[in-house]
Amino acid sequence: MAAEGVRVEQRHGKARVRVGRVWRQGGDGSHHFVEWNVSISLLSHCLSSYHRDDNSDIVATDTMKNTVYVKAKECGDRLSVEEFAILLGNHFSSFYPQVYTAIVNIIEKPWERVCIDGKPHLHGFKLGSENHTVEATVQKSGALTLTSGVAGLALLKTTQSGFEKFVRDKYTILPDTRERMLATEVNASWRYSYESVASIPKKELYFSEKFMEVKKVLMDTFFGPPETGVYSPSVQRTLYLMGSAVLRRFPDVASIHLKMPNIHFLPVNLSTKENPSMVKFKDDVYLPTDEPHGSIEATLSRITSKM
Ligand SMILES: O=c1[nH]c(=O)c2[nH]c(=O)[nH]c2[nH]1
Repeated sequence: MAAEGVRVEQRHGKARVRVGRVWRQGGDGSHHFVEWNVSISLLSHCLSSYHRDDNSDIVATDTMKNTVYVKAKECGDRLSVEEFAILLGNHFSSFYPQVYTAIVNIIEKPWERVCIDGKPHLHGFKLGSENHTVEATVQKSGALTLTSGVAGLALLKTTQSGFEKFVRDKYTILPDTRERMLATEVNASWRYSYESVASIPKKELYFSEKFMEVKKVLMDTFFGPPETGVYSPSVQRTLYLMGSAVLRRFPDVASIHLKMPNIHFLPVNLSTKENPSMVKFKDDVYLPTDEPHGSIEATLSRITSKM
């Protein structure tokens, strides 16, 4: 809507609402625990709050924050972070007449059950490394887009990687190699093909299981078999193989975005005039770096023939 010649496109929400939830329902006395960081953004008809001093259509962001805790309390059974995001999105877009779209982002911390003396602990957890992310967008109609992801999956292999026959010009120094370290921190997000809240699988913890499986396919493809590995001719090629393996394996994944920085481990060579080979690099001593790093990303989806 335009007033006084000014168009307003707006949204509002609450960011970074932190909640921990324990379920003490295991028959064996085991507890389950999740920690979520929830961000909510609502698209709603509340232009009068921008155009005039009229807040009568605003859903207070404080109320959104409270809702996260109320809904966490109401979830008496364990559920996946995806289900919780959809549940919240569904609530906001259906409960308030003026809200037409709810976008819910959640980051789940990787709390993992510890093993003590080889036995899973009933109520002890330790923090792992990579986060599980989700974005659920729910329309008032029940239309859904659901994207899950893994963030900060740091992977490294000490061999079976090279980079050669690239563009060589007057600014190029990098030599061709078939022997280098390959290190990255994978950020992946994949969109599921479910297009409505009603159509998501009813199976308990379906998306939690998928998350583990997708992560496994990504890692298996990156590393190859344990004894032999698999040769990577470039980050680009490895990224492509990882993404296409996910599309091949999971029919309900419609597309996947992969961001894989090439984190460089530089060969160390040290010399003086007196000692020209103080340290001579033989694929053994490296200088680890954070920056600069190569930045390589791509989105992969299936080509569907239009018949
Ligand atoms: O796998 C790689 N891809 C590149 O695009 C690139 N560029 C570069 O300098 N090293 C590498 N390695």
